[in-house]
Amino acid sequence: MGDVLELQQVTVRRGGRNIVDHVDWSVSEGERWVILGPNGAGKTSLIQLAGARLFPTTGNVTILGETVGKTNASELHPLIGLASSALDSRIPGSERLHDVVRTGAYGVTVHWREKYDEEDDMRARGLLATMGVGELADRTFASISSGEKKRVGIARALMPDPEILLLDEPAAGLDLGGREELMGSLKTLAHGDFAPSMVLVTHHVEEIPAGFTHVLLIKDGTVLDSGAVDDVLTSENLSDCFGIKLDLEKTGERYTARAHLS
Ligand SMILES: Nc1ncnc2c1ncn2[C@@H]1O[C@H](COP(=O)(O)OP(=O)(O)OP(=O)(O)O)[C@@H](O)[C@H]1O
Repeated sequence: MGDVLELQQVTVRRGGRNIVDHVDWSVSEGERWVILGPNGAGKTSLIQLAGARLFPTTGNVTILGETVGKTNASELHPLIGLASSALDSRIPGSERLHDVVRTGAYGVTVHWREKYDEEDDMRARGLLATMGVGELADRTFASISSGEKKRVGIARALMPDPEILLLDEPAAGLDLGGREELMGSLKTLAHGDFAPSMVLVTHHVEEIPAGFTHVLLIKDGTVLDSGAVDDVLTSENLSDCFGIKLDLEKTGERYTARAHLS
């Protein structure tokens, strides 16, 4: 059994259909998972389930030993760091980056009357530096680029020192240089001594950072395959998942995929 996250026969039903369909999935401590699949496959729904932000219609979700629905989800939230564009869009543009990260300790998006000590300040600045945006700490959220926003969002998600870090399409919208720099930061994070268990959602094999250990392939709400990266990430599986014949190549710890030329 996964000691971090366990989904047992989990179904989410919306609009008369199963958008997550009888999913079994287990994440153990120290594993770093990629959820890969086409548009509408159910990736965001899975990450929302993993973050106790969405409840299953049927089946069981267990996070850090607590069964969702039988425990107070708001007590689980500080243990789960979540970075997503949806969360970024709730941060006021006038908020300074230092506060954007500090407020992550309380799971709020606007600095109000929370109390922070010197250790919190140092941690926020340290996390911004780890994500390569330390020199921007006093800038406002509205004044930074979309790539920088992604980095700040991850620093914010790390602020409460979570047991699990969930990243919903962290490289979406980044240019090639921005994506590769982010891949480098995530590789460093993944190899860190105190790295949390991680789950990253993407549509693209090029956005799988080095150091990620497992892949869950999803299509139409159903798991096609899941397990160690090298076992699951094959041209055949990828072609099946995206509905087009693809050739997968591995260079070092990174992947690329192209349409198969016949
Ligand atoms: N509240 C809802 N009511 C009806 N359908 C929904 C609802 N929420 C999500 N869906 C549908 O469920 C499916 C899975 O959505 P989800 O956002 O999890 O997919 P995704 O794999 O993250 O997609 P994308 O890659 O495009 O972001 C989609 O077809 C979506 O339209």
